Amino acid sequence: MHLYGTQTVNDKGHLVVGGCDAVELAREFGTPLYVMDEAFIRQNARAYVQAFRERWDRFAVAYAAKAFFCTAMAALAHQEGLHLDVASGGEIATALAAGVPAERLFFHGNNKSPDELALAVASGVGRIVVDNLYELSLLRAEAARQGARPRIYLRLTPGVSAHTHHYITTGQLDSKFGIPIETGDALAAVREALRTPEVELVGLHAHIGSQIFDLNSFRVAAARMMAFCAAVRRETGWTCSELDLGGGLGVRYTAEDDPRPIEELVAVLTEAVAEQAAALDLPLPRLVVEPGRSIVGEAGVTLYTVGAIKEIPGVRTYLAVDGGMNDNPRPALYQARYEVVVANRMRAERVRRVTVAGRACESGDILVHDADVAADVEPGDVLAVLVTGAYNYSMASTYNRFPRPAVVFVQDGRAEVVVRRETWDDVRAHDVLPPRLRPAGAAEEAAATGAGPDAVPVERG
Ligand SMILES: Cc1ncc(COP(=O)(O)O)c(C=O)c1O
Ligand SMILES: N[C@@H](CCCC[NH3+])C(=O)O
Repeated sequence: MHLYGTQTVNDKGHLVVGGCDAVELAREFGTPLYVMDEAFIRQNARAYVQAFRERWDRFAVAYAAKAFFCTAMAALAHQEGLHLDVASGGEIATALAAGVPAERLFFHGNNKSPDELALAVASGVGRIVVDNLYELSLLRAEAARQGARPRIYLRLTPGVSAHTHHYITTGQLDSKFGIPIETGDALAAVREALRTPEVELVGLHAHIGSQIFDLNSFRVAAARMMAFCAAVRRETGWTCSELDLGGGLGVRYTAEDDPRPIEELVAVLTEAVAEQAAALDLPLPRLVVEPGRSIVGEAGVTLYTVGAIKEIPGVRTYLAVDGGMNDNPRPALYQARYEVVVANRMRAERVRRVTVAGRACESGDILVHDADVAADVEPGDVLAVLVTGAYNYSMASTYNRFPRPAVVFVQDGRAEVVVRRETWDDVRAHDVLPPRLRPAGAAEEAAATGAGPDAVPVERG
C-alpha cells in the first residue's frame, strides 16, 4: 500500500491525513468529501521554487489553477511565492478575491471572451498568453479602448508529441491550442505582435501536455523553443526575454506510474535552456513553468460512504459509493486509474475484488475497475480514493442534480472547510420559473405564507 504526503494509519487501523482520522472527517463533514493535505501541497510548491532558486536567476512558478482552485488555494499558492496560471474570468476573479496581485497572473485560453480580455487589461494581469491572431486583434482593440499596453506571450506549438492520453496532449501540430512553429505561422505571429503597438511582446509559451513521465519530451520542447527564439532574433531582431514552458509533470496514481521528481524536471529544463542559450548565443530568459497536477494531485483524497453492494456470481461485485463521475470524471473521460482503500479497515487483507461504482445514471460511472479491498467491507464503511487532488473538484458537475461535495484542508490534526458542501437549494439556486409555468395558485399561496421553501423565485426587471 502506497501512502502519500502525511498519510499514515492509526492504531484503530484508520487512514490518517494531515493528522486527521479520515473516518472522523467523513462523520464530521459528510461524504463525498475532498480532503487536501495542506503540508504536502506546500512541500510540492517549495520543491519547485527551491529547485529554480538553486539554478536560475529570473523565474516564476505559476500554479495552474485549473488543476484545483478556490479562494483558499489561491491564497495558499500566493503565500508560497507562486504566481498563478489562470484560464478564465472566474479564475481571475477568484485570484483577485484572495488578494493575489493581478501582476502575478498569467492568463491563458484558446478562445478568451472579449469580457475576459477587458477584465484582464483593466485589472492589470501580468502576462496575457495570446493563443491566436484573432485574439491579438481583440486584445489590440481592448487595449486601445482602455489606453493600456498589456504585456503578452504568444502560445506556440513546438511539434512535440508527449506520451500521455491523447485528450491531454497539446504540443503537437494538430492541436486546438497555440500557433504552430513548423508551418511558419509562429514567426508570422511574432511579426504581427511586433507591429502591434498596443501590446508589448515579452515572451513565448509552450505547454506540451499533462501527466508526462518522460522528461525527454520537456527537453526537446525547451530546445525547440530556444531554436525558435534564435530564428526569430535573426529574422526580426526581437529577443525573447521570457520563456514559459508550461506544466505537465506526471504523478503516481497507481503502481504502474513512475513519475520523475520535481527537482529532476527543473534540472532538465534549466539545463536544456542554458545549453541552447550558449550554443545559439542567446541571453538567458526568465523561465516560467506552470505546474498543476504535480502540486496538488497526490495531496488529495476523496472520501465516500459505501452503499449498496451487488454481487453477480461469476461475473463481478459492484460496490456503490455516494459519489462518482460527478466528483471525479477522469475515469470516464480518460480511462484514468485510481487506487482505493477502505479507510476504516486499513490493516485488513485486501482480498476481495470489487468494481467501485458511482451513483450517477450512467453505466460508465465506474470509479475503479478491479479494486482489491478488505473482505468484510460493508455498507457504511468509508472508502478513500487516493490522488484525487487534481482535476477532480475543478471538473466536478451537478449531473443528476447531485450537489457538489465540500473541500477541507487538513494539517496538523486540524480540518478546515475551504469550499462548503452544496445543498439541494444551491443546485436550483439559478433556476427561474416563468409565471406562466407556475402551478395554479402557487404564487398566491407563497405570498400568503411568506414564501416557504418551495416558493418560486420571482424575476423582476
Ligand atoms: C497552458 C497550461 N499550463 C499548465 C497546465 C498544467 O498542467 P499540469 O496540471 O499537467 O501540470 C495546463 C494543463 O495541462 C495547461 O494547459
Ligand atoms: N483534465 C485533464 C488535464 C487537462 C490539462 C489541462 N490542460 C486531466 O484530468 O488529466
